[in-house]
Formats: sequence, structure tokens, C-alpha cells
Amino acid sequence: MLQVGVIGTGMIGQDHIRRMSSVLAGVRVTAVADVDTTVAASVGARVGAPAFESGEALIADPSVDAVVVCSWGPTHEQYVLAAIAAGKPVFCEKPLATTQEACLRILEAEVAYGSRLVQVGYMRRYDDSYRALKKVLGTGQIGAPLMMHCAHRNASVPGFYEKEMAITDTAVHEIDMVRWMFDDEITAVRVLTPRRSSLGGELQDPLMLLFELASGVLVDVETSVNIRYGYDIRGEIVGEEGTASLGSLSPVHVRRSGLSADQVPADWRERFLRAYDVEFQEWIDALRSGGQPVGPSAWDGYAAAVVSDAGVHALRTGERAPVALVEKPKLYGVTGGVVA
Ligand SMILES: NC(=O)c1ccc[n+]([C@@H]2O[C@H](COP(=O)([O-])OP(=O)(O)OC[C@H]3O[C@@H](n4cnc5c(N)ncnc54)[C@H](O)[C@@H]3O)[C@@H](O)[C@H]2O)c1
Ligand SMILES: O[C@H]1[C@H](O)[C@@H](O)[C@H](O)[C@@H](O)[C@H]1O
Repeated sequence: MLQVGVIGTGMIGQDHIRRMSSVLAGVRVTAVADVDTTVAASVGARVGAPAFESGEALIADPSVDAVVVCSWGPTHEQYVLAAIAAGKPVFCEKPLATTQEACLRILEAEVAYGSRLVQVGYMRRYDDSYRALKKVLGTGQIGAPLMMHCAHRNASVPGFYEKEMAITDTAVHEIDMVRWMFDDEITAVRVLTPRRSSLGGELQDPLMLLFELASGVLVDVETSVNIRYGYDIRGEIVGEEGTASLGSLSPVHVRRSGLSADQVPADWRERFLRAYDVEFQEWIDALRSGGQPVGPSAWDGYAAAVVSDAGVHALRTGERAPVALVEKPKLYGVTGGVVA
């Protein structure tokens, strides 16, 4: 049984605690921590896990074999570094850290440790629909890929959400997905600002991002974070000989009063429910069999942060922002992606 300590018991922390306590096999949540100690205590009590006074104390405790970090993005670096220093595997929700410099510090610490401990929560790689799309691409049935059109729509976002977060918090999923889908790197980013939605307050919403890939493939991503009607994730690849897109995920189709309708998920928990389950089960199984994590690596987290920083620069200046990665350490040479 893998004994896991969870740092950050907010929305996704609670969802992952639920899946590790009542859905997945071979795992038990043995410790929790949150700066909000009242929330941590009540969430921990539901699964019989004690609440620790700090994330660092949780990481150091012998009851914890592996750590899951679900606190706010700016706090990820300190906990991931502490887990590496303790030699414990750590699953960190996205983003790995909020700056590329912080991601580099994590890479350096893991490389110095000498083997992989870190996995980043880019769950789209585990989604049935994205995996099927990658498979179609791999068979060559739509020919060489030329372009991809994506949309990432949230019904609404919390009050603390700032305009850069449309890139660093939202489109960062597409950044990782695109690198994985095409086995390629993003080399430059442009950001266009359409007419502003009156529903987003002061936010610049929506945004239109354009990624250039080393192969010449172009990917456009619409981010809309006040779309109201639900959580809508789209993707269509245009190839030389055909197109392939994510299928409809609606469990039910309703026709009534002259309308024909699919159900739209409310949020990410509903849309990616199964992807999170598969992501965690594979992580747990890899650790229990004595191996290293094989999902999105610290390198993937770093690469996403560099592209994300370029996107923020492009948003602020209106310029095309090139992306430059450091040389990839050997540790990440053969790992870093799950194969569909
Ligand atoms: N993979 C996904 O689809 C997905 C979905 C949602 C959130 N996330 C990521 O998960 C993280 C948390 O998001 P959320 O929606 O659960 O946010 P949230 O605000 O609901 O929860 C975050 C929790 O972290 C706690 N916290 C803040 N600073 C802390 C610290 N220094 N130490 C310990 N706890 C601390 C807060 O008190 C809060 O309870 C973010 O990085 C977010 O980007 C990923
Ligand atoms: O943290 C959340 C989460 O990552 C969701 O998957 C994404 O759709 C949201 O835009 C983001 O704010």
C-alpha cells in the first residue's frame, strides 16, 4: 500500500483525496496539510488522516512514502524541492512552478538526486479522447499534420484570476498537450486580444494564442474563461488528407421541442474525471512496482513554463515571442511522456 501525504486541501486536493481513498487501488492517504489548518483538519478527518502543521513536517514524516502537492502555484517550488531533498516521489499539480527559473531549480535538484522523483499533473495525456486523437495521428490516416485548432472554455473563474492566468493557469494545459501530441517543441508564441467580453470585468477575455512548432505545424488556442454555458474543451487536427477532432463526451443526447442537445460538463472535475483516475492509478502502480514515475516530468513542467512565460511576454507587448529551452539533461532523455 502506497502511503501518500497531500499538501493543499482545496478543490483539487479534496478531489484527489477522494479518488485515492475510495476509487483507486494500492493507495492510502495518511497525512494532509494546508495553511488553512481548519480545512485540513476537517478534510483529513473524513479519511482518517492527521493534519500536519506544515507541508515540510508532512514530507519529513515516516508515514508518508510519496507526496501530492495541490496548493497554490506559487507554493509548489518549496514543497517539490523539500520532497526531492527527502528523496520522496512527488506528484505536483500543474504548473510545476510559476516561473521558469523556479522550474530550473527543481530540474537541477532532481538531476543532482540522480533519478526521477517528480511528476506534474498534466492530465490530458491520460484522457481517452486525447489518447484516441494521438493514436489517429500516429497511424497516418489523416496524413501529415498541418494545423490544430483548440478551444479552452471555462464557465467562470474565481475573483483572484488575473489576465496572465489565461496563459499560465489555463492555456498551459494546451501547451503541454501540444508538446505531447506532436512529440515536438513550441518555438514561438503570439497572442491576439479580440473584443473583450463584458462578462469578464477587467479581464482581457477571451484570448487567441498562436503556437509555432519546430516542424512548422501551427496551433491556435482560444481561451474563454467566462463562457457561462459550461466547461468546453475542443481540439481538431488538420492533416494533409483529413481532419481528426475530440469526440462528443456527452453521456446523453436529448431531442425535444425542436432542439437536439448534448450535455456540457460543468467544470474540469466532470470533464476529466476518468483522466485524473487513470493518471493517479498509473502513478501509484509505477511507484509500487519500485519504479520511477513515467508521466509528465520536471522537464515537461519546465518546458511548459518557458512557453507560458513567452506567452505572457507576447500578451504584454503584442510581439511574437520566441521560446528558448536550456539543453535537456540526460535524465529526461527517454522519459517524460506516457505513450497512448
Ligand atoms: N490539473 C487540473 O486540471 C487542475 C484543476 C484545478 C486546479 N489545478 C491546480 O491545483 C492547484 C490548486 O488549485 P485549486 O483549484 O484546488 O485551488 P484552491 O484554492 O481550491 O486550493 C488550494 C489550497 O492550497 C492551500 N494553500 C495555499 N498556500 C499554501 C501553502 N503554502 N501550504 C499549504 N497549503 C496552501 C489553500 O489554503 C487552499 O486550500 C493549482 O496549482 C491549480 O493550478 C489543476
Ligand atoms: O486550474 C484550473 C484547471 O487547470 C482547469 O483544468 C482549467 O480549465 C482552468 O482554466 C484552470 O484555472
